[in-house]
Amino acid sequence: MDVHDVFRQLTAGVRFSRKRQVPVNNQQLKNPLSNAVEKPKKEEPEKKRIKVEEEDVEAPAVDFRLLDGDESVIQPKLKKPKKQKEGTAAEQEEQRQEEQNNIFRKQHNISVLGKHVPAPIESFSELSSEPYKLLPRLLQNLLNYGFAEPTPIQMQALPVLLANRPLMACAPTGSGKTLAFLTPIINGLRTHKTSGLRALVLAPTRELAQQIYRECVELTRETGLRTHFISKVSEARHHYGPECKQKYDILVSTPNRVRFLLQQQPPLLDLKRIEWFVLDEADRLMEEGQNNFKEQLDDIYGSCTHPQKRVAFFSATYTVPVAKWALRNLKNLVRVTIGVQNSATDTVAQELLFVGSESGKLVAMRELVRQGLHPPVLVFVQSKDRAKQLFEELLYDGINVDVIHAERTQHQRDNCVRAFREGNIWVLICTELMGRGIDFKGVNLVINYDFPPTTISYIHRIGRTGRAGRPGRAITFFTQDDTPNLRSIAQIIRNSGGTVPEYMLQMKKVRKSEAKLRAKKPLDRDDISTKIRPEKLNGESGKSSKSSNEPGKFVRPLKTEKAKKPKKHGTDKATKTKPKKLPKKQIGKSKLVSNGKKKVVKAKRSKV
Ligand SMILES: Nc1ncnc2c1ncn2[C@@H]1O[C@H](COP(=O)(O)OP(=O)(O)OP(=O)(O)O)[C@@H](O)[C@H]1O
Repeated sequence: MDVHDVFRQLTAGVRFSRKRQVPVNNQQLKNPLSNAVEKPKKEEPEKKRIKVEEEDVEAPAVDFRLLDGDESVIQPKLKKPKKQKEGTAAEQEEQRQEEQNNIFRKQHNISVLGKHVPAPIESFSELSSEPYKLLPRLLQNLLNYGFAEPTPIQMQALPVLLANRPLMACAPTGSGKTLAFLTPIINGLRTHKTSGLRALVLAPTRELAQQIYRECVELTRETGLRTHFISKVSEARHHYGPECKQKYDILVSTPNRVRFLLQQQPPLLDLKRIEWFVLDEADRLMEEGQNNFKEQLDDIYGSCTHPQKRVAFFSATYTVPVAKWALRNLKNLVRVTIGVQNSATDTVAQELLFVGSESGKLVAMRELVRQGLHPPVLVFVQSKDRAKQLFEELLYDGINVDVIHAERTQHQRDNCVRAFREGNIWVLICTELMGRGIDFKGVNLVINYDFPPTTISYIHRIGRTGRAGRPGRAITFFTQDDTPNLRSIAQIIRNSGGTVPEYMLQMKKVRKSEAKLRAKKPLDRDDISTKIRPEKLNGESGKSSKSSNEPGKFVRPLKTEKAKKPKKHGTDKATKTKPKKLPKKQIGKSKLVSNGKKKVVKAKRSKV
């Protein structure tokens, strides 16, 4: 009986399958990125390891698998494989830990890019021990908020920044990004120093900068650190000039104020000691052209000459230039994204409402009021002139309304924001100014009275509701003129789990050049005002949006304009009746339903 006979007897009744044959040639061994070799999938480190082993063996590996019963694999005797790089126990433990981190990240929709990204945290209390060792007072301030657990962006961004790594973070609106960058700054600075500013946080609007400042004051409570917000540039000399005794550690501001102070002779700001440079709404701040933020930023960044400064960019949306800049300029960068980049938060129920014409918007607005609004409500329009006009109309209807736009004084803007926060204003009309970052607690509804110029603008505007996991609602009016941008916004709604009619998704894509133009130059819309201006009476078109609240400029018409009935594309029913316009004497008596209760509201006169 020779060897073959013995083998035949031993394996009688057994079938063999040639399951996998890995072709290995010298070329592939030299070039692991060769197309011929299948790329290992990211989430499957186990498979990746097997692949490496396969490539290490010199002869073709053939798995013989018993087809019936036993699943074990019989390895044929092959040439002795080269010594495997098993790795030390520490390395294996590290790999196991990283696999666990990835599972945790997946559970919380956290994606990371970068080398050796620090592990995410599961709870705030973890921050008290190594390797973070958060200042006890800071941890206490953090815990005082009473949040049950960190949000996903906090879970990942906190360890990254506490490890002093540069960060580019993208997380949905209202997901707690502010605490994610303030906590590491405060921990990094630790104690107050009289040497001057060591951290700079920039935001695109004064309102947002002020909000971040308030949060920072809260978080630095009893740590000794001093935070400043530039309220008036005229006062800056006292705060920063050479005669200033009280030095600050953290400055929160807008780029234009900081640059203004840098440009004074002698400069009123010294940024040489800045160790933390943070941009909130980074994509907006790095936009070229509009408001020239990018140019201002270049100057400011150039003045922050500390060799070890940490840089962090935060936003709910990202554009390619920001990512390119970060990759080019920041060594050892970590990129963190929560959910899908540039998507709307899924806690907001979104609707698109066709209102026919511009005048149909006012009808739709009044119908919403008639059905019962649940304040607080934010209403976005595309320009300050339109904001003023809508304000007049709603004021005339007796709604508890105010308006905020760039033409109002700082004092008026501050009062307006405060009144809205305190619940004294129920409906706030605003421009893009309030679109980003502002955290009004419990806004129930956002109305895009004017269609947003871009999807980015849409994401930020509707993100003023549905914050910190709370439910919210957003209604976007559109007319025939808005249809070119409809498709992309319908897609955003679909991506965040909302329903939109199929035809919207099938609409023609707008060319990039046209989309850019639309983003830069808002549509020329018919006036909101139902007052007749002298030129209207003379038969001229009311399309020019240049209007004014100056007394005597408008004349109220005897009859209101006839508007087309709005048609609803969403979950709610279409509006049916055209609401009656209230006579002027009823101002102060009309009713607005708040949380199911009818209330008599007083009309509020604007100072504009
Ligand atoms: N861990 C947490 N748990 C619950 N709520 C939180 C947590 N962290 C922060 N918040 C709250 O969430 C709200 C939104 O936070 P924040 O303003 O920082 O959001 P954001 O991500 O910066 O939003 P935007 O992109 O609109 O600027 C705030 O009211 C904040 O107090």
